[in-house]
Amino acid sequence: MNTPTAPHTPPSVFAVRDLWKVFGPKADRVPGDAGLAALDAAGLRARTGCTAAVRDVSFDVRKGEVFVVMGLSGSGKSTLVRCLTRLIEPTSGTISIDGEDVLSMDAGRLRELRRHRAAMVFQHFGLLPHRSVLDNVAYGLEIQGVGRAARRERAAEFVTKVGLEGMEHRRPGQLSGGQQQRVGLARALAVDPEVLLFDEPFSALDPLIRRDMQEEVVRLHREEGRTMVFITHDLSEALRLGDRIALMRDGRIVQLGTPEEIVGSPADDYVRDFVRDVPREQVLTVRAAMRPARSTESEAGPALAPDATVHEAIEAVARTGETARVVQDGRCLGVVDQAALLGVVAGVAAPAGKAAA
Ligand SMILES: Nc1ncnc2c1ncn2[C@@H]1O[C@H](COP(=O)(O)OP(=O)(O)OP(=O)(O)O)[C@@H](O)[C@H]1O
Repeated sequence: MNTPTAPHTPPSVFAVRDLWKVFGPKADRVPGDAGLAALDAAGLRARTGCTAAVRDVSFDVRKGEVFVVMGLSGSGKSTLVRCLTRLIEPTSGTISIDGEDVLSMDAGRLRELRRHRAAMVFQHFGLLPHRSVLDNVAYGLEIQGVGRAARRERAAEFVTKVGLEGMEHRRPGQLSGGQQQRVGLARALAVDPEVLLFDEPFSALDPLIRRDMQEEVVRLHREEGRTMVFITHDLSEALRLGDRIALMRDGRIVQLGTPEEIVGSPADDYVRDFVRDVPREQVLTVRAAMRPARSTESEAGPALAPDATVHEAIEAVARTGETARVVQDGRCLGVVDQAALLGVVAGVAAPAGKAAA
């Protein structure tokens, strides 16, 4: 893992350590038994009849980030995220939210956790077919015991926020799939949870509506800065939405990093293979191609921000024919030239975050 520990790293909302979830007979003995824990999925099943859906996983979800859990079907994504609020009971390990131990919460505290602090948005939002859009959005507040007038007012605000103004009185059956998902999203947002947990909410949507909803999530996230945990098996969705991505394989996190780190410095052959078809120039930033400025290079040429993509830099360099400067707060951090940029695209440059020699 190569997540930078910048001095301004936000505090953790969830902190997960050494987490295991094993399904099957006498599941508890697996995490503590080095011999069993070392077996692969087939070996463990043959020896014990157990499946280790989550294996010794540790990570933090930081305040205000979109944390994506990505992996192929069966890699353990849903189990992992359900463990966060104990919708699935972990076998071993620790989980805390804002420093509070989740595993020692009683039933009342858990209810409060799931309703107020970390609300889950499912693929099938469970809309109530006989209720209007407005009342569906207000439903979460109703469960919380908010009075009718107050909850309808707040629901109306979120109906507008997700772009369903004018449809307040329709029933879910009178909406498209994408509109129904907006209702579900508005319902989750209206209860104002600290963290929103999304379990593949868009996987049943057609690609255009899906893209639309992804943009909606990005927009809401920008406006509200809410912490989000987002499960997906779709790499392009993960790259588009994630501030950081945990890539899972057979219950383990094989790499945790920013999209740029995952694409630019894959941790192993599995990750490299996973990201092979990603257009690198659209994910990697100019930092991946930057070198120190020589003589007068820091004084001329197009200026780029450090988070400009390689794609943008190639355009700027091609347009001007000059070496581009990477500038932050008026200071030149380094330069990028055409050869280094093309090297990044071809996958032969220095790893992300490191200056080329
Ligand atoms: N209740 C259960 N009992 C036994 N095994 C289970 C149970 N739930 C999940 N598993 C197994 O745990 C592993 C991880 O499943 P999980 O649903 O977490 O994966 P996933 O990555 O979310 O998959 P998908 O993308 O298909 O939803 C799989 O091998 C699955 O068969």
